[in-house]
Amino acid sequence: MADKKNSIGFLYAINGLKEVFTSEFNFRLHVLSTILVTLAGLFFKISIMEWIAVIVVIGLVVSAELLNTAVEEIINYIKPEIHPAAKKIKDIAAAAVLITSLTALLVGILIFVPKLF
Ligand SMILES: Nc1ncnc2c1ncn2[C@@H]1O[C@H](COP(=O)(O)OP(=O)(O)OP(=O)(O)O)[C@@H](O)[C@H]1O
Repeated sequence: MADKKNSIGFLYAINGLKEVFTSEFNFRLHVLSTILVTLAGLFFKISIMEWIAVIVVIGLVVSAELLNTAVEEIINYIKPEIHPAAKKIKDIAAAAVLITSLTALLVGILIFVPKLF
């Protein structure tokens, strides 16, 4: 019974991923970056600790983008008209994506730039 509930929850989550993948350009960009970074990791044979850092930051960026999209959907649903509170909430959610993306960029620079020289 619990297994059936878990597998239904998993299907809903996959549905959410498909939904965001088809509707959000930024999310497709994150997926593309994930593929490129994975290929670079394989090419440069990065260490296990470097793989852990790469996987953690990718997970953070993708999760932040998913939550940002969920926040946008909530605001569009409950407050579709222009409102300062709607702006503030969406800007803060977007800032979370910016911070995680910058963190991922820094980790990427620290891991890959020394391998280029
Ligand atoms: N209802 C609103 N009231 C006031 N400002 C809004 C409202 N909706 C959006 N904004 C402003 O426009 C910006 C962009 O909002 P939008 O919902 O288009 O998100 P987005 O970042 O373009 O989303 P996407 O990830 O789909 O590209 C928000 O960060 C906010 O500053």
